[in-house]
Amino acid sequence: MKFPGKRKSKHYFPVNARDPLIQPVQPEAETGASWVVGIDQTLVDIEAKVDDEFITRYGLSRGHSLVIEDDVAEALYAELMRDNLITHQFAGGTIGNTLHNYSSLADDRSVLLGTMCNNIQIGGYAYRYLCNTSSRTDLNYLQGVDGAIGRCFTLIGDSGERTFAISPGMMNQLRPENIPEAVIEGASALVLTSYLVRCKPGEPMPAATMQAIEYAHRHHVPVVLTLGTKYVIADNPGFWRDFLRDHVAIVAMNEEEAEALTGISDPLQACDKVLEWVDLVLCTAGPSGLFMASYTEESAKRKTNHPLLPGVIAEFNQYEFSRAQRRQDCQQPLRIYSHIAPYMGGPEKIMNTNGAGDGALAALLHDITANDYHRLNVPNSIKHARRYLTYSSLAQVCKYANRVSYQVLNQHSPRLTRGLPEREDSLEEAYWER
Ligand SMILES: Nc1ncnc2c1ncn2[C@@H]1O[C@H](COP(=O)(O)OP(=O)(O)O)[C@@H](O)[C@H]1O
Ligand SMILES: Nc1nc2c(ncn2[C@@H]2O[C@H](COP(=O)(O)O)[C@@H](O)[C@H]2O)c(=O)[nH]1
Repeated sequence: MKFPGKRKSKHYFPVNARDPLIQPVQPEAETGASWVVGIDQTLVDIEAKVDDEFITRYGLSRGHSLVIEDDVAEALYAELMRDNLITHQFAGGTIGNTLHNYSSLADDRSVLLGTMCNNIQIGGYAYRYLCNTSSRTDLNYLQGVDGAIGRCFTLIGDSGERTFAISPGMMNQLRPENIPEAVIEGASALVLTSYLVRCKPGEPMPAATMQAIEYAHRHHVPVVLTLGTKYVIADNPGFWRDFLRDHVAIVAMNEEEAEALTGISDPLQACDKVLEWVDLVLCTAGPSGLFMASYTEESAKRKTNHPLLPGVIAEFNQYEFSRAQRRQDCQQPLRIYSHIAPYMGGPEKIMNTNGAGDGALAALLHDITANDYHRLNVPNSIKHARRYLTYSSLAQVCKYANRVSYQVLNQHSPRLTRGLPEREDSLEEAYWER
């Protein structure tokens, strides 16, 4: 486990002296001590530049992620090939991206559950998917299928907006009996997307997802849900509010999804609303940066030394130096909030915002897993006197998540090609100290 931020040398295992509180460090087992597990629809992103007429002609809706029938997919693909419109092909899927990015950042294990072709052809989509997934992402629990994985046509329109057309192949064929309870039991988090319930009647993916949630609840593993797109939420906001209340501890969304869920356009106010149902909220807001909200024990709250920020909740970031806790773990829960503007104001030129939000979530997952890893190795540490969800304060997680989003925006693929540069491990150099 590579530690997030500067803690690697500052608070973590001392560099010069052995700390008597530390349990003797055991050689790392093959499978590692801490991991995250997620379910996804295995998808390859096929990116192409098209005009708005193309989007309308194929019955798609701008900015939306829609599932298309096989005959439409074949015609669409043939036209992209004929006119030489395909610019990039990447391994995709919102959770696949998140787990890959988590493994790149933490240099540690994540486990992906989903489907994979039994017969893999060199150069084919499944092959590309596997080749472009971190070697730290454990793919041993994928369920084999006799057919193709999914394709996500990522169509970039005249205005730069992305429209997704999903050709599902056999991506929704994951069955409940292929959800390994032991993998969920030992995980720091179970990561899901709202896309998993968007299936044809009879497809087993929603039942597999519910099975995983049942195991997570049985073993007190926090369930993390990322909201996908505003359209999936807007189809039935009431369903999603109940889903969050009943099953989810942590939600990741952008400001549009937040509005579809709550009816509130102000991201801070929407985060506050969502805290009625979950314990921790990450809300990215494009050029406005990102917000986080959670709970902490009243007596353990820590005051920020950053300037206090105005908003619908006055001086809302007052206790952003506190660490996040699940509401159920607090005797006197206090709501805490934080905000950060885009790192360096954002890259000079953004080619593609694909995966920027998934990147932020990967950073949050890294911080959560680092907390479990530290608790396992230094159980007597003062850091674990209470049950916390994150290793770092809300403010520090914001910095880290924001930095990772910047890295994703600065490249073309939604998947990090490497972890953050070592030199910046402190996240305080350059920009932060200015
Ligand atoms: N136009 C932009 N300028 C600067 N930063 C941006 C811009 N768009 C996104 N970001 C950064 O990327 C993060 C995630 O972006 P966002 O577009 O909200 O995610 P999503 O991909 O989930 O919609 C933001 O919190 C911000 O830090
Ligand atoms: N599992 C699914 N992933 C999907 C679907 N539609 C799109 N996507 C993936 O999202 C990312 C981009 O994420 P974003 O946060 O920037 O919007 C991209 O790589 C797609 O593969 C879907 O239906 N299911």
